[in-house]
Amino acid sequence: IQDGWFMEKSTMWPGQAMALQVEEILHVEKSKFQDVLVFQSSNYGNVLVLDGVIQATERDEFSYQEMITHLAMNSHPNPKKVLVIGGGDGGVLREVIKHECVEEAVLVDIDEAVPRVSKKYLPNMAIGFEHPNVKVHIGDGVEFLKDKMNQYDVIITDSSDPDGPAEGLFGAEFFELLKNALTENGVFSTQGECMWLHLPLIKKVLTFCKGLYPTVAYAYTSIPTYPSGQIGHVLCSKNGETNFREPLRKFTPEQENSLLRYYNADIHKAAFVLPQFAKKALYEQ
Ligand SMILES: NCCCN[C@H]1CC[C@H](N)CC1
Repeated sequence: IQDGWFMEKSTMWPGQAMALQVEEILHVEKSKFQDVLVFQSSNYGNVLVLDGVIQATERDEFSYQEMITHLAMNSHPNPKKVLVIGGGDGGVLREVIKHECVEEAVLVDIDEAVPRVSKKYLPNMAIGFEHPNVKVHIGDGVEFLKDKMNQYDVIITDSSDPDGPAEGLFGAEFFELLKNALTENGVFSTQGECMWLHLPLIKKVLTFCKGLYPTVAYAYTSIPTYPSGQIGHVLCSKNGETNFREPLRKFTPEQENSLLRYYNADIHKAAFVLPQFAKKALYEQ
């Protein structure tokens, strides 16, 4: 932090950096896995930073949390058992339990510091941990999946970036384990990185997933404080009939009005519509 500004510099997005003005530094810690920083920003609320990378701000986190969750949940006919890998800040869990059909939501995050810090400094995200149907397991998501067969209707991988503790969540073994852990019509969504920055990585993940799943698609959302203002999601279904572009289930207009701030049925459809450069790079051989 220099003269009151935090700058998100990283080799993952060379030559650019999101800067946020800092009001007060609230928490600094070196956990078992990563550097944890929370600061109060002047215009984006409290901000959670891991290894120098912005994970969530109170002002815009809802965009990503709603989209990564509801694009998958509303593409499954009746998701009862849901698994969240990563997501230690609780935001995705908060979204998952908005679906009344959910009987059990399990969260697996490798770092106990993230839920602990989120509960203290990002209470509106950590609220997801309080629900009676929620279970939290601290451990490696890849290890957790190794003995899970045909157990989850929806799995959401809410990870940080590939370099760091989440590295294993972008690898081939992980996507194979995911498939085994999903039920017959299982659906999953991942943190799919950004079309302005990571097209080769996204292409690699899509191509690999197409070898495992009959239905694979890429969607994205607008979020000011993620690199280049956008983040994507790779969605896969074990059911070849799934059409991600048409929500299988919808929130009622009242629910969209009261429960949601970003997601709705129209933006669900729009999220899969890609600009020409990304469409060519991701969908043409
Ligand atoms: N719930 C936390 C979201 C983590 N996802 C982020 C996606 C963009 C990355 N640069 C940082 C992590």
